[in-house]
Amino acid sequence: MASNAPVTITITGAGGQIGYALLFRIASGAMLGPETPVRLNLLEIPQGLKSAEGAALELQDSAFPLLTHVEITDDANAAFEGANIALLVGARPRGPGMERGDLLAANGGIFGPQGAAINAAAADDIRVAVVGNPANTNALIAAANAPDVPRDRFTALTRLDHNRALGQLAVAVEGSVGDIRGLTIWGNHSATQFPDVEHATVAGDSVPARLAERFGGPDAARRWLADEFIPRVAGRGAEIIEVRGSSSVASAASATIDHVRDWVGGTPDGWTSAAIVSDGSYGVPEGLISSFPVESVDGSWRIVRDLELDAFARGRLATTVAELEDERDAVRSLGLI
Ligand SMILES: NC(=O)c1ccc[n+]([C@@H]2O[C@H](COP(=O)([O-])OP(=O)(O)OC[C@H]3O[C@@H](n4cnc5c(N)ncnc54)[C@H](O)[C@@H]3O)[C@@H](O)[C@H]2O)c1
Ligand SMILES: O=C(O)C[C@H](O)C(=O)O
Repeated sequence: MASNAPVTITITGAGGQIGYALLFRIASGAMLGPETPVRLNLLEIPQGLKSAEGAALELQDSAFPLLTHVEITDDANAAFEGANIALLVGARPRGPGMERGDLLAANGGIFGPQGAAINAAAADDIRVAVVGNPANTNALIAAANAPDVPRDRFTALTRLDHNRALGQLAVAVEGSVGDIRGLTIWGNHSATQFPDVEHATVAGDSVPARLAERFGGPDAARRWLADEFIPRVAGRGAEIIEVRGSSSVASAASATIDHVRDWVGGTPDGWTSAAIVSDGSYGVPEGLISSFPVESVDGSWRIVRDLELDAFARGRLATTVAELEDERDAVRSLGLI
């Protein structure tokens, strides 16, 4: 029987697809462990409230011993009241004829007020994970609107990309995902992201060496990485949409659980990937929310330092960072940050 105080978790877009996949895993203890009771605050827009209410009925019917309370609201201040963890999932999808600037502006109208509500109402230890796209820049907008919350509490999800890369790599090296260490997703959660295996190992063996063996030499391995692995991982979201007919849901929810679980509980098995505020490491401009190799130490993400990046890696990183800078400049010119 859990005896700790409940942790309050706010989920925006809780009536949507990812929300539906997230709620039951959180309530089961998959995110914060079997000793931690949870309170769930579900934030929706008025037209999404019924769906969130339906999910809440099913949560009740699941009789999760760790679930102490469920609140459903369309009022952001009420939803973030006392929140220890905020999962910002609800976002404005790109509609027909919508330009990127329109999408950023529409999301500014969501993530700005939500950042302000977090600033006003959340608990002092609030941790925020943004899932709704464009996730990195939405996190930047939310953080800019929460001046009293330390910037490092705002993160965006690239764990799904990390997990996708693990899955692809495990097949290529005929290993197990659980034996792979030292993989990194750099930059934006978008097609420009850079999945980097240069420092990766599988069961202690160098991944680049294993790939060279498999593909017949280091040059062939590098070609496979550039022409197949990187585009497959970076384009996996689009591949899922094409095959499934709708965007990733269960894997996105699972990655969100992984991200928060590791942030709170630590990364004993080595580094993972998360989009966090840059301190200027690896030449990524300070303040951008970019994916890095990260470890969680005492409940905070720390960038893994001093990895060597070759010319190929530096070029890829520069491309994805340039996209993040463009997005930042666009939301700045719209007055959103
Ligand atoms: N970062 C990632 O790895 C990743 C992966 C997959 C999907 N996504 C993104 O996650 C988001 C959600 O995906 P989904 O499949 O659950 O979409 P969905 O359309 O099924 O659900 C979104 C929900 O958000 C709600 N919503 C919209 N505006 C809101 C607001 N201002 N406040 C509260 N709720 C609001 C909607 O009513 C809807 O119920 C999308 O932006 C998608 O692109 C991100
Ligand atoms: O919703 C999308 O556009 C794709 C999503 O971000 C994903 O990576 O699956």
